[in-house]
Amino acid sequence: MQDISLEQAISVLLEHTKKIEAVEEVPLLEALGCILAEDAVATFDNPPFDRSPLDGYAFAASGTKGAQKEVPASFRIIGEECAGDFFAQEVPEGAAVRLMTGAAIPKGCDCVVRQEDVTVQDDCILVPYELHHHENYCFAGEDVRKGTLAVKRGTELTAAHLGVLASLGLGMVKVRRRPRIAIASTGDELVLPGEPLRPGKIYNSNLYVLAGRLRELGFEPEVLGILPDDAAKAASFIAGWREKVDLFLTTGGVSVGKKDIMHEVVRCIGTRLFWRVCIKPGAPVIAYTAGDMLGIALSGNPFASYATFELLTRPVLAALAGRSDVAYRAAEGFLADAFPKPSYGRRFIRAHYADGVFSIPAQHDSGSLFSAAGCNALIDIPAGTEPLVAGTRVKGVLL
Ligand SMILES: Nc1nc2c(c(=O)[nH]1)N[C@H]1C(S)=C(S)[C@@H](COP(=O)(O)OP(=O)(O)OC[C@H]3O[C@@H](n4cnc5c(N)ncnc54)[C@H](O)[C@@H]3O)O[C@H]1N2
Ligand code: MOO
Repeated sequence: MQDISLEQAISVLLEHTKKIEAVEEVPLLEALGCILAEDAVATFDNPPFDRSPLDGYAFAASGTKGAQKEVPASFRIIGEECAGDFFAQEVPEGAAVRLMTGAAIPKGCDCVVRQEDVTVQDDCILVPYELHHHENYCFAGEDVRKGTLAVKRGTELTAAHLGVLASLGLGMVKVRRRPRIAIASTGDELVLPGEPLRPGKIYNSNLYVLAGRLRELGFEPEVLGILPDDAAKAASFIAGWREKVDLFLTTGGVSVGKKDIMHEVVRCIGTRLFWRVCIKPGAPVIAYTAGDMLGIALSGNPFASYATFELLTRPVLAALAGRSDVAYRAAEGFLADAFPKPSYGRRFIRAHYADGVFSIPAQHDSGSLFSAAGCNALIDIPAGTEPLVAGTRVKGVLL
């Protein structure tokens, strides 16, 4: 089988990716980043009542006619209302109620004066200027009127949308079912951080990069830990997830070594879509289907798995979730540093991109992850490119 191009690989993956149309109801707090599945219409005015924007006193503005510093208007204080209280009595002319910010404006009042502007004398306030009808007055429905389409079906919910939906009183919302994604690492050499490291073993970093990236992109993966380098065991484990997840990501075991079990796993549980993509790093990636589940077996080298997650898996996630923000954006700019190696095949190197300039860290081997921290881009170097000098114009993708 000949290596396929990155674009061909993405298009094969997308052919086997079905946008999730199913709907689920989730608590509003869990709906961030989800696609709203039905219009959210305000069923009441918000705020639900006329309210005070100030800590002060409410009364009928007509009572301040002709008021000035030397001849203030006087109102008798007949009560007090904090936000959350409800002053049910009608306020007669010449009377005032002390109100805190957010408290409902009682019947009979049509304005509010700031607390600092009045003098309290016994049980009265002295108001030193005229107020007009609806001065310092917030109306019911000022934020959202009853019947307004507050958030449209299909909207990708941001924090502000969650706030709007909360103000409409929606504790649960219908959203497009979120993609179910499982991640696992293969490799008998792997140990989870926190465990002691014995000779020949290394800590599993890939699982943390993938889990972290998925969460950064707004997904909540099932993090399944480490699978042994035993094809039968790994196959039966992964097969057990066929009905439960849309996408199964693994790292490791995809090259040609004795313990590169993912070839056998795919033979046992599904159908291979491709093996090997013409890119460096991460060329030996395998894509497969197992029932309705799509599998992507990324290579184990830490930066290879990171880069191919970005290049191959993000387009799948964007298509599954119907979320355009998950797809990466292209960028162009100048190299701040030289890249000393020739690129016989198409190569992606990590970089930090800002203001049209890509800076490349010194270390960029696929087995090394250290310098990826702080990078936010991959530079796309075409096959057959000589070493690059600083100042070269290059293309890339933003992570
Ligand atoms: N004879 C050949 N050997 C290799 C070839 C080849 O074409 N012919 N390709 C090389 C390339 S390129 C890559 S990339 C790797 C891919 O190997 P695998 O995907 O099978 O990955 P492993 O062998 O399992 O691991 C590679 C490397 O990464 C370390 N690793 C694995 N998993 C993790 C993890 N979760 N966290 C941290 N580090 C991990 C592993 O210990 C190895 O050092 O194959 C080359 N070989
Ligand atoms: O594909 Mo591999 O270049 O060693 O990461």
